[in-house]
Amino acid sequence: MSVLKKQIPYTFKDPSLLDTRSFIGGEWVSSSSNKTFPAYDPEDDALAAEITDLTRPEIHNAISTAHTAFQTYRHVPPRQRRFMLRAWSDAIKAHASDLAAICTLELGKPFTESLGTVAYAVSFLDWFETLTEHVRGESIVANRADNRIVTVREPQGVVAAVTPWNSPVAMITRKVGAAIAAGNTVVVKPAPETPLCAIALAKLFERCGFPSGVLNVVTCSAETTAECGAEMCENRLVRHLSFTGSTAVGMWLHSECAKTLKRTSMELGGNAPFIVFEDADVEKAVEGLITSKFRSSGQTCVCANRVLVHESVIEAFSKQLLKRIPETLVAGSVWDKKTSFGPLYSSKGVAKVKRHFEDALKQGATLLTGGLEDEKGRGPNFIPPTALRVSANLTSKTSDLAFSSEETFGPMVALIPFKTEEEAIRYANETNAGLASYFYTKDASRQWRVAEALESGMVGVQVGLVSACEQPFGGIKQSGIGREGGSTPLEEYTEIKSITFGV
Ligand SMILES: NC(=O)c1ccc[n+]([C@@H]2O[C@H](COP(=O)([O-])OP(=O)(O)OC[C@H]3O[C@@H](n4cnc5c(N)ncnc54)[C@H](O)[C@@H]3O)[C@@H](O)[C@H]2O)c1
Ligand SMILES: O=C[C@H](O)CS(=O)(=O)O
Repeated sequence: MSVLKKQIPYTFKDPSLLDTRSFIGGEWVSSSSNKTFPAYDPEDDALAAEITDLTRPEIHNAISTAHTAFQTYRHVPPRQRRFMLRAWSDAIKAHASDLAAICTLELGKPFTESLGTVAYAVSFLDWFETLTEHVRGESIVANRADNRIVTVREPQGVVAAVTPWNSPVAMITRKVGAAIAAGNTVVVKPAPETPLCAIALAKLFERCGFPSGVLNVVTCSAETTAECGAEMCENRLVRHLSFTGSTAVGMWLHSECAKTLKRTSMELGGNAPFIVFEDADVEKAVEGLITSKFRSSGQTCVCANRVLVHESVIEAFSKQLLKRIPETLVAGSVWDKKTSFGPLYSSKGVAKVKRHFEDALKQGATLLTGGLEDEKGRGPNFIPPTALRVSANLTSKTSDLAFSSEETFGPMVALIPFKTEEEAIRYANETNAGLASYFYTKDASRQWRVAEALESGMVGVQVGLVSACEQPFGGIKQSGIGREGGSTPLEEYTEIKSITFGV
């Protein structure tokens, strides 16, 4: 019998991917408390499934199990790990449609976009697979004739991975792929809003030859999350905590991890500036903005959040944006393959956009298109793509705007005019966040100058998308610590041991 509590217009090829239990030590387990928590479908807020709600002792047990598994998994040769990673990647590809359907169900992401997100998730496994056999130490010439020094890189042990709702498949493969490629074992705690994707990933993982306990998925409600998180931070067997989520929670976890001096990887919130200079190709810049701002209905950490347009091109830019929004962003049922724009994940997300929207209007912004009311009644969490124009002077009011100081995380964009490059850069850097930045200019020397001046871990020059498995992903300032993707993650998940030989 299906575990789903509602009917959806999709038939699963492999219904066994749907489960509501946690996965510990190769076993599917329910909480000893018998408690469950609800997961909802954001399209209509209907109950989708009841998920087992683990307690702190069960998280403790998952960590111990992962630690036991580490004692053998650490010795599995890299080529064998590679083959198992390849098998997991192949299994996900073979079940891409089912996984995408689960993502659509619990996140409200249009089905076609969900297929893209699954492909993006798989790309991390394929990428880490290529790195698996390239973990290297070095040989060092000792300063004494009777010594020889070499270094080796060793896996760290148990990695705890805490992931957000907004990217329920890729944030897991990005962390787990790197950690297990390097020989670690993992306990994943997905967001309570999107547990089904994590469970389905574990179902596929189970079929790929990995020893029991290498991957464990623990599900917790919002209420039990704090105690489960505390266990992950305080348990000395966890050697690395990898977190993606809000800056506030990341800071708390980071400070709690200091008590046992764990390594942490922190992928936190952004507040990306998107700058359009006077010499930009306006059409290209509008395309970039639509990608950057409206992907996932504005719910990614790298979404453009403060859009600065040179005053000489702002009219042309607004006109083009108003033309392209309805042409590109097709709203409709999330199950319709033509739909490219869906609802937000919950009423919490809607409330935040509403607050930013009302604040901008109160401070003199004018509405260009959209607004919070959806005349077509497309569900409780649907907000149409919305554009505003701010007339305020950059140096004063704009930094007081709510959307300017925190991520909107929704489909609202406000265009802010600016006069000079210096002014645009000053405003772009006027934030504690430093994840992504974007700008458009055809001037090659300005491209270098501005890319170097922007305070962020990632810069898009004439592009609106900076996310790829081969690219280091991460932030500076309060947007995080460490990089996921690119060539360094296996270094982040290993420790250097130096060995001195007396000869
Ligand atoms: N930089 C990145 O790579 C990246 C990627 C995705 C999302 N984000 C950021 O994540 C935020 C949105 O996600 P969110 O609202 O789910 O963030 P969140 O911080 O509330 O939750 C993220 C995860 O942390 C868990 N969590 C919350 N409190 C915890 C605690 N005390 N102990 C342990 N775990 C705890 C949640 O259950 C969830 O699994 C945005 O700020 C976004 O920018 C960043
Ligand atoms: O929300 C943050 C995600 O990491 C963004 S991305 O999908 O990896 O670009």
